[in-house]
Amino acid sequence: MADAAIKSLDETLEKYIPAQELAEVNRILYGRRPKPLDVPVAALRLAEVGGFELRAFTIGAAPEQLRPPRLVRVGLMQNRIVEPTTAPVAQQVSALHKRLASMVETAALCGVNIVCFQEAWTMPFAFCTRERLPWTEFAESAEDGPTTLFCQERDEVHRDTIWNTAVVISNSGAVLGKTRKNHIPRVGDFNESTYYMEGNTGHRVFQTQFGRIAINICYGRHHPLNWLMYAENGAEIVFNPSATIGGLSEPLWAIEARNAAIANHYFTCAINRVGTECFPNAFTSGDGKEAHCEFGHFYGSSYVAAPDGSRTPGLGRMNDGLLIAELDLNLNRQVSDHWGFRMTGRYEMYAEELARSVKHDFKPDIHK
Ligand SMILES: NC(=O)NCCC(=O)O
Repeated sequence: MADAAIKSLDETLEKYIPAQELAEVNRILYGRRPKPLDVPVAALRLAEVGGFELRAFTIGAAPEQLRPPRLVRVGLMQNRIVEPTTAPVAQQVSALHKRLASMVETAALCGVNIVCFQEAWTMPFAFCTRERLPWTEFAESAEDGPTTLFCQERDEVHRDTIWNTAVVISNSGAVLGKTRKNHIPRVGDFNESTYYMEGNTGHRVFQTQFGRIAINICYGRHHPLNWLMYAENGAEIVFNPSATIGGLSEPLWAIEARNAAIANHYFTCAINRVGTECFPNAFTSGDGKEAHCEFGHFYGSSYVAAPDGSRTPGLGRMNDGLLIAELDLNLNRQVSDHWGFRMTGRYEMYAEELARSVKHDFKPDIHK
């Protein structure tokens, strides 16, 4: 079966697993199921006219005596590029701005407090090509570039260094700050190290009116310690804007962000782009095979995972989509009090052992 032929894993399970067994299969696979959340008819209409999927869920927590629920609505957006990769740069960017604006409008109608876009959302994922022009022209200033939302950032203070940066903008419109991609892939056609540097902003957490959020950009999701450090800095929701293809990472996708939510007692929001992007010049994958113009299929499947291991169904693998989730942040502490992973973790011991293991003269502690 072709890489992109399944529309959504959840749909396939629903279609083929007998109804009397489906609930138990879902319980074993996903834990408790989030409840569907009602959205205004006007939002459904906008999604229909705009041709994107709109799904909404609520992940609640047990009522407490001393704390009221801390409800926050997040909106995850996945989309394909709008213009062909050969269109003028400004035209490609403004078409994506326009496309995402209609999805943001829909999210606003649904009472969403925090939205997050996919990685490098203002451009095609051109890093497979290793060509500089025109792709580096998509890099703009995080402070005053036309997008300011997210893309590679051109750091003019540091002589035009390029980073992969997420910009966090508060609900008042002020730039709260920026955070850079810590881990740059060196796998398959993800030739991103040709374009930008490893981030140097650490594991910043941003205090918003709706909770403390952090952004772990794409490949950082393979690094458990990266996720851990956002928790250490107090994150309550960690977004993982991504761009990844079926042939490389799809079996890992449903596990990694969900596991991070479990291990760190916070919510995670995994967002992936959709579609197959075709580039004007063929590139090779350095594997002796034919040069090609397509990167592979970006499979979407964006989802939200909760600290108790539950998760929303994913958006489709083939279509643009907006996934809304209402989260009760009280769940973080409830799960932490129940499982106690932070309390039972032996961080001091790990820190000491890691400090030793990164030294050039380290000898593994193997007893024969
Ligand atoms: N954008 C990005 O870092 N992709 C790397 C591939 C992956 O992590 O699945």
